[in-house]
Amino acid sequence: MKPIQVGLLGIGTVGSGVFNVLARNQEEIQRRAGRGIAITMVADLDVERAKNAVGEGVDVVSDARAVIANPNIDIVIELIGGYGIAKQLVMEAIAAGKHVVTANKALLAVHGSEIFAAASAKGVMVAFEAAVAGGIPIIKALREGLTANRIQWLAGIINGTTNFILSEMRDKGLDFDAALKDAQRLGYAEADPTFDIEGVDAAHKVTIMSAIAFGIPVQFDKAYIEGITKLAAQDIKYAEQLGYRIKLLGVSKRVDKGIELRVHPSLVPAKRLIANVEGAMNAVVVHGDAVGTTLYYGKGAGSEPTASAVIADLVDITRLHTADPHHRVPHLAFQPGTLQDAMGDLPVLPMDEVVTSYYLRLRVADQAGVLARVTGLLAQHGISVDAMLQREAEDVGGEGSTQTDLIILTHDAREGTVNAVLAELQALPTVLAPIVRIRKEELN
Ligand SMILES: NC(=O)C1=CN([C@@H]2O[C@H](COP(=O)(O)OP(=O)(O)OC[C@H]3O[C@@H](n4cnc5c(N)ncnc54)[C@H](O)[C@@H]3O)[C@@H](O)[C@H]2O)C=CC1
Ligand SMILES: N[C@@H](CC=O)C(=O)O
Ligand code: NA
Repeated sequence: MKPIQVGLLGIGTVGSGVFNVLARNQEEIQRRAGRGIAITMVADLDVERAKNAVGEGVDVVSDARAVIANPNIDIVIELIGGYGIAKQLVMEAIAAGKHVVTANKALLAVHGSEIFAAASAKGVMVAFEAAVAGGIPIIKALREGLTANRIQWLAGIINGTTNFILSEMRDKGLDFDAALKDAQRLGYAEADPTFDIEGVDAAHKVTIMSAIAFGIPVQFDKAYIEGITKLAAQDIKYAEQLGYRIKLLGVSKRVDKGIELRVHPSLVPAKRLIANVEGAMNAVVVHGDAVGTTLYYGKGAGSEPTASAVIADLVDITRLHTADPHHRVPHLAFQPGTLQDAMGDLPVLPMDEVVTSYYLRLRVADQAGVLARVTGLLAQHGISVDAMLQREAEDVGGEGSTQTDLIILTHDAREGTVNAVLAELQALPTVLAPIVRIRKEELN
């Protein structure tokens, strides 16, 4: 049988990895897929670089639409990125009856509903394993391996760039900007790295996982997002003294009233495996009612790890493209007509409704009665204290200073209630600087 023909749109970090791995492991991949898989056409704005990357025998063009228009191409891989031209090309490829493979989480988190609906109507597949946690087969695990479960929660380190930055800052004492530059040089960061450091990329990924885990539409606009740019080295140090590591987590939980969907720095107990995930590595913890807690770990960014996921999708499509579309695995794991209405049973909850525990740091005047006032206000709002540290304020004189840091770990509380008490605490004349609040996840 002739190889299935693939057109590649964008041959940058991930695209070149796909081309190289497919060439290197061609024979084994063919034995698995039952048929050869050949990239016969590549489009990239930088035609010269693309030609150098693929060598002879592949048609290289600058116009991506020429790939879509080629009737011999069965599968289009979109590796350009972003919501702009990439969206147009994916929609045009679907309309032309091509299957699509993409690593573009931004596109799917924002426009996934429209894209999956168009693909289902046309009877083609849109595969996106590379879009979440790079090379880790988390989409496959959530969509197929855990299909027996009522999934209760998932949480993950799903942005390699920020985990790399936090590790470099902690282990090598690098400053934030130097660590970010290294992440960019290593090909981990997004074209616009603010997507990484402000938590947007992680929010794209947790939005996609949440849809698959709970059978809800992709709703990026409802995600709560906070990145790592405001994290202070001091809090990383205090968290360690309390037995925690700080990680940027994407969290989604099923609770009585709906679904929590959030990205923010989180304290995680240092003894958890996920607390020890370092550098650009990713890890996702998924808790299902039958299976219990499961952990998926691996490289979440970089050329060949991400290519590994793209090629797995190519193999799936090669095996399944002649099957009756109704017999394929649904894009979001649940049959399209059975997704929970976003306004109905399983709404994504506003952040005020989220219940979790907290790390609070208050810079206060070192005077009698201040601690009692702070804990008294917390108690009035029904927030109970789990642990507390008091430390000299090193940056304003250390020992003998008239200021001190109070570090408080709370038990579970409603975010809205915590906001109210923080506003009251902040207004006290003895609270001398903006209060730091970091959420805490036990993940057990
Ligand atoms: N780099 C990584 O580790 C990972 C990236 N991703 C996603 O994979 C996608 C690609 O990322 P990278 O390879 O890192 O990006 P990249 O910037 O290295 O590559 C993009 C390529 O697309 C080309 N391009 C741009 N506009 C084009 C157009 N209109 N027509 C044809 N070619 C065009 C560029 O010249 C470039 O070669 C993005 O959606 C990204 O979010 C997903 C997982 C990991
Ligand atoms: N910029 C992303 C790349 C993979 O999705 C990251 O750092 O994880
Ligand atoms: Na993946």
